[in-house]
This record gives sequence, C-alpha cells and structure tokens, in this order.
Amino acid sequence: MATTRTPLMAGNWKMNLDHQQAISTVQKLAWSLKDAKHDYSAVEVAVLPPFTDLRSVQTLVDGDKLELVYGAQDLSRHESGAYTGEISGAMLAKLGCTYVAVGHSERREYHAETDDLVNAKVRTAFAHGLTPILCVGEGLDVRKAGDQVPYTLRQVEAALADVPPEQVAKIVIAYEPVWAIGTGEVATPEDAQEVCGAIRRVLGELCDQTVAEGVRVLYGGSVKSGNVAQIMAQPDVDGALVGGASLDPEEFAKIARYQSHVTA
Ligand SMILES: O=C[C@H](O)COP(=O)(O)O
Repeated sequence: MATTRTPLMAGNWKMNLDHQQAISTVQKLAWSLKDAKHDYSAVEVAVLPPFTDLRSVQTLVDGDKLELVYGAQDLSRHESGAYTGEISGAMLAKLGCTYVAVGHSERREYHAETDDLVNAKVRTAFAHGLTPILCVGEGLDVRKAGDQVPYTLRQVEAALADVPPEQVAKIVIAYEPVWAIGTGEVATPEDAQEVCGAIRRVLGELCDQTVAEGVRVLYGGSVKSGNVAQIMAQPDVDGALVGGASLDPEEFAKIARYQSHVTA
C-alpha cells in the first residue's frame, strides 16, 4: 500500500533573529513560496524561531493568513511554577505553535539533557496538543565505530518510553548526525537512509506497521538547496530539519521547493 506522508521542511533558527528580523524573514519566506505557487499540502513548511519571536510570528501568520506553520525549539517538562527561565507547553500552545523540537543535540550537549528528560518533554508536548519533533543522532566517535544505528535507535526507544501508539503515530523524528550539524559535512543520502529506515523499522516493533509507515522521519545536518533533492529521494526520508540555511528565506524556500529541482 502506498504511503501518504506529507514531507515537512522545518527551519530551526536556533539562537538567531530577533522578533523584528523574524517578521521580515517570515514575510520573505511566504512571498518566495507564493511567487513559486508553493503547494503547502504537498510539502509542509514550518519555522522554529526563538521563544521571543513567537508572538510576532503568530500575529503575522494569523493576520496574513499564511499557510506556513511554526513551533518552538524546546519546552519545559513542567506544567508551571517556580522554574525560572522555563517555557511551558501550555504557553506554546496558547501562541499557536504546531511543533516543538525536543532533544536537539545542542540541548543534549550544552544543557545536559538526558534521555529521561527528553522522554518527559515528548510526553509533555503531547499533553498540550503540540507535535514533538524528536531529534536523535550520533556523534562522530559513534559513527567512526560504525554504531550509528543501535545508538540512534536507543535514543528513539528511550524518548518514546510510555508514549502510547496513537501519540507515536503523530510524532516527527529528525535524524541529525551530530557530526553533520553546521559543519558543511552532509551525510550521504545512503547514510541518511540507513538510519531513517532503521528508525521506521523500530517504530514498527514498538507500535505496529501502520504507525511506522505514517510517521515522518526527517534528516538534518547541513541541508541546502543544492543537496536536498538527493536526500529527499531516499524512501524513508520525509523532510528536513534545516538550521543555517533556514535563516535565508529565499534559500529555505528553495529547499521547500526541492521537487522543482528534480523536475526542472
Ligand atoms: O536543527 C537543525 C540542525 O541542527 C541542522 O543544522 P544545520 O542545517 O545548520 O547543519
């Protein structure tokens, strides 16, 4: 049976662009996509700005009735209370967020996020109607040892512990080999397929085949308009989590329009 996974191109701005820059970036992105007659039902486009930009992005998206969606880069595992500096799932839901990235390697590395915390955040996101973009992937040492598949699958299994299949069915998983993030070093399409395919197989074991076939698995790591089409040609890659290249709205629009590079 043919699968109907709508590709997702998500731009993770990381700690870049203030709220005024966010407005102009989203406007330029929307204009570029409009000029190209982008079909959002064929390729979904999302941006993940810093928390401080979200209200401005919400106002723009609502006011101009834009079809692109947005989300946050992280959330608290807690509901509310004395957690200085934290942002809750309820706050993100109130701002109209569709997505929230969870367990990005930069959170794991610089903020000591453990698999247990990532699991708690996944469950908190679902509790607030947010779709987690669960980030997983190995570092260079693991890749050199050839352990990228078991390492990444352990992260997936830990993050999905006690998450019911009906929620797993809605998750987005981003495979981001840490050695390819912001380095210009792109995994080969075959590297991406190897791990993305393995992620889908483990979803089948954890849940069932229907769930596994429906979950979108993205690749992330130095994706650009020049390499996205080859990566998207892989059967188990359903989109990209784009960092640096998503800060340039024209370039990100080209990435979202990857099919035009194939058919052009
Ligand atoms: O979340 C995005 C990834 O970390 C990829 O970043 P990059 O496209 O700058 O390599």
